[in-house]
Amino acid sequence: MSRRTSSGRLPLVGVTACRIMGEHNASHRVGEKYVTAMSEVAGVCPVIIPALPGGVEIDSLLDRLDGVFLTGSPSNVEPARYDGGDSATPDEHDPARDGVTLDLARAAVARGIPLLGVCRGAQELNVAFGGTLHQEIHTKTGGLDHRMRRDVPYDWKYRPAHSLELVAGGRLAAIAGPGPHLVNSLHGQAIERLGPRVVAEGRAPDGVVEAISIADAPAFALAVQWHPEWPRPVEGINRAIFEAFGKAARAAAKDARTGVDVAAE
Ligand SMILES: N[C@@H](CCC(=O)NCCCC(=O)O)C(=O)O
Repeated sequence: MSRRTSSGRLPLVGVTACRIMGEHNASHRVGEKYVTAMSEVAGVCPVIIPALPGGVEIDSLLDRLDGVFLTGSPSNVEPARYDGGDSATPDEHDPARDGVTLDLARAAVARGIPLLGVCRGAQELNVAFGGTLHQEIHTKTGGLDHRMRRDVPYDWKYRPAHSLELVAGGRLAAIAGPGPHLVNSLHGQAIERLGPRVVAEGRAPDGVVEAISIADAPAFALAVQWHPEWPRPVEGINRAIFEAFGKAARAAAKDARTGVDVAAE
């Protein structure tokens, strides 16, 4: 099957970046594994969206994009964004990124532009739609420790950490198949209350929400708490998620000059 639209180009997908402050000026950074998952597994053309402190003009972006990918990041969404009180991690925020991604997520869903979120991206999607986060899920008694292991080599950090219970009849279950599925785990925060339009698609054995979608979204709008982009090669449920997103982006594709729909044939 061709990965190109009927006008011969690949769908254009915006990939969110973090704002990293250096000694003299800031950089806008996204891990190559996220961009590669877009180009090699989803089969789309990725373009990086900067986290400018003044924001980006969302409509100008979305007029051109066929999809949006909210990436993972070690930083945490500022609790002020979800009425979460004082921050437990005041040095680990990226307010410029929050300023871009939350508006971008709402606008993409409203315009029927396919959206995929990973880890921080899943937390952003929930907050963008009125949900809240646990600031430190590991302090909750009786649960798993979902944080990244620090005592092992890099690739081991992304090895499966727990099973995933998919919601029967849900959107992710339809994409992923019956399982069983195992996923990695590298997060300190987690979804606490789902936003009014946010639906759980899967949970960890301790009940932590591992995947969400937007109930009435006109297009693909899915986010997962684990990291499907690593390790590589991307296989199983992880591959299925990126491929489903790529397919949705092709279905939503617009002509670069006219804005007319040119979905894949
Ligand atoms: N800060 C949040 C989100 C965790 C997350 O997205 N981690 C990414 C790790 C680096 C990477 O692999 O890109 C949390 O801790 O809950």
